[in-house]
Amino acid sequence: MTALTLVNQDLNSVFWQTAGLLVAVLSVSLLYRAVRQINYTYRVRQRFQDIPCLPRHWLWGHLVNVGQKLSPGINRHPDYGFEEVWNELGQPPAYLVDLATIDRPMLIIMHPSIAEGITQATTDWKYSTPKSDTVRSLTPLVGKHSLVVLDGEEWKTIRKRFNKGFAPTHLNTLTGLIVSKTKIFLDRLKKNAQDGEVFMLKEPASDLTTDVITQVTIEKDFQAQTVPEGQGPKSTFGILTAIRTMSGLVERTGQGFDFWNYINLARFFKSWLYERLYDRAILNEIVSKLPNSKASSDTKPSQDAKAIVHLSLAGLKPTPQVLASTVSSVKTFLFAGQDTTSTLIQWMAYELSKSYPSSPLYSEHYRKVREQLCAEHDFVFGSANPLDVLNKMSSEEFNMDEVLAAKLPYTTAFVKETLRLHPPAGTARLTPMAHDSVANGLAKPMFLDFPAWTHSKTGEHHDAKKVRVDGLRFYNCHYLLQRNPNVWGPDAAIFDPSRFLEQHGHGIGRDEREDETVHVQSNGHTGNQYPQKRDAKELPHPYHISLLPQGSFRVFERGPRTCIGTNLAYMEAKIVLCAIARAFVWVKDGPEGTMTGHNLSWEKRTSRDQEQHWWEKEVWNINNVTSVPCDGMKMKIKLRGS
Ligand code: HEM
Repeated sequence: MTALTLVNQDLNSVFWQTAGLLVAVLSVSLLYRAVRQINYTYRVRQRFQDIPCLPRHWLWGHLVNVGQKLSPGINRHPDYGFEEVWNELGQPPAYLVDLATIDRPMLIIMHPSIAEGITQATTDWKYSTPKSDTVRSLTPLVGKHSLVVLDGEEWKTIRKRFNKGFAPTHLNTLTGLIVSKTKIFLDRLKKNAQDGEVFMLKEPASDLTTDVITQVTIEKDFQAQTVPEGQGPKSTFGILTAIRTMSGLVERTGQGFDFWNYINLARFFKSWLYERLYDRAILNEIVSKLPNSKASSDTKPSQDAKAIVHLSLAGLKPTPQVLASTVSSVKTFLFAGQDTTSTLIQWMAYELSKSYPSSPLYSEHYRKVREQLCAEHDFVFGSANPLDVLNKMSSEEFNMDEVLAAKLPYTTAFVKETLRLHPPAGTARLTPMAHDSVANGLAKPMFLDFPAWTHSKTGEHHDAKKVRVDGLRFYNCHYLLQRNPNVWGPDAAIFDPSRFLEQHGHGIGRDEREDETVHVQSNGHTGNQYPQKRDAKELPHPYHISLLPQGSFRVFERGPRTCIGTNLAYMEAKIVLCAIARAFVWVKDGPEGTMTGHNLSWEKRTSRDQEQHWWEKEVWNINNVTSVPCDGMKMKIKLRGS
């Protein structure tokens, strides 16, 4: 036997020994995981028995019976699937979706008092229940140091840096800028009106919100509204293309595990590439505007610096860590401030379209809503030329801050009512199971108060009770919560801004005002017995916001993690609504324009027969990280009076 053969034999036996060891380690590890998973599934099945839910399969839980309603194959937002389950269960205040074997169980929340329980600060959770781990899918889009994904003190430090930039006092200095950007938006709409063609409102609306958010955060004008597709920031490697591409690549949560997407290498590469391009472009913008690019503690924003990001850097050394968290924050604002506000603008136009006889949903009620809105605009801006509103707003003698804050109550109520029926987001939170060890110690059991409720089909009454919920993911489903007839009354599906008007016809102008109103729940209203209509005669709506349980309107969420961009979004929406309500006749492109195979098959699945629902679902929402109208809100418009 040669020395070479001996060496080969030795290598062979080392190879087989190592391979054997690896197989053994792998098998033990797989076995360990399987046992852990079985144990976990067993514990989940034993727990949460007192939460309403569809029948649970011993192995699959709700993976099949709920999973098929959430399938990405049905081209719709998972909220519609949750709605079907909710109706099947008789509209409880919350219900369980048990995904154990492959994922955590979820609590889908449709009642404000339970939603409050997870979003307000408690002794255990100083800044409210932590965010769900599902938000991690947003990391490439918003960065690791994003307000959206962080929790605890790390989150608080960053939030503090940016609060002042989004405070009304600072935002008021930006009104002129928002108005000037809205002028370009209006010009584009005028052109659409002249062309008379069907167009997707999403395009001009998203370009407007992009221009606004980039200007207010980094004082950079990318001219999204005027740069043609494929050029400058909209070219293949341009920053605006990067933002859109990154949004498109984010994994959609709530619709099951997409295996092909998971192993799609091209997606990984694209995401990796655009993330780098995007980060670098933003960093350059931030650094180029630093008053003193050499790190020094006396770094101050220049006198006229208006960019929120520069305010946030005041007094801070621009160290790599500070810059990294700033890039992340800018990415967060660009993501959070675009689609949400654009979607709001699209639904406002949709609600206006219902007030014209061309809409199958037309009724006297919707016409009166529009007339009241337009009467307010006539009063504030004059009735001579509705297309001149934005010029009026930018004229020196016009006190725009006062107008926005106090003179547009019906406009404010209209915006809120749009957000009630068409919320673009929600919130997902998580608490570990009590005995699971977590980074900051051992999690405690968590309980939530479930209000009493009555089964909507059988009439069976369920008493109020405390329910143990640690180990669950929570989803405050704004879409269902804000349409819940057990909270908002039997006409919850009807668009009616008077729900938000004060008794003398004044809108609840300040966004926090709901907190100051009387809340019936503390006076004994529970579950889906309708609230006692105290003072209802003096109020413009029997289910007025001031009579409802606290937190019934929560489109920007509540508690410490409330949306930082709330005031900015209201400002933009009110300016846009003043510009468009009287200027155009809005016609939603009809069924033939939006009807697709998906829609038909979905309609067959759900047995909806009401005319109203049928039409509403012509523009249902899809899951594009936030909820967005499926057809880009196809519209046809005419100049009013033309
Ligand atoms: C109609 C418009 C908008 C709606 C409906 C909306 C809604 C929300 C909701 C529901 C949350 C809570 C999310 C969660 O808990 O997971 C949130 C958080 C947030 N929003 Fe908005 N938003 C809007 C506009 C904006 C704008 C214009 C900005 C601009 C910067 C913005 C920035 C943020 C940020 C940074 C957070 C995270 C806050 C934190 O955790 O500290 N949003 N928003």
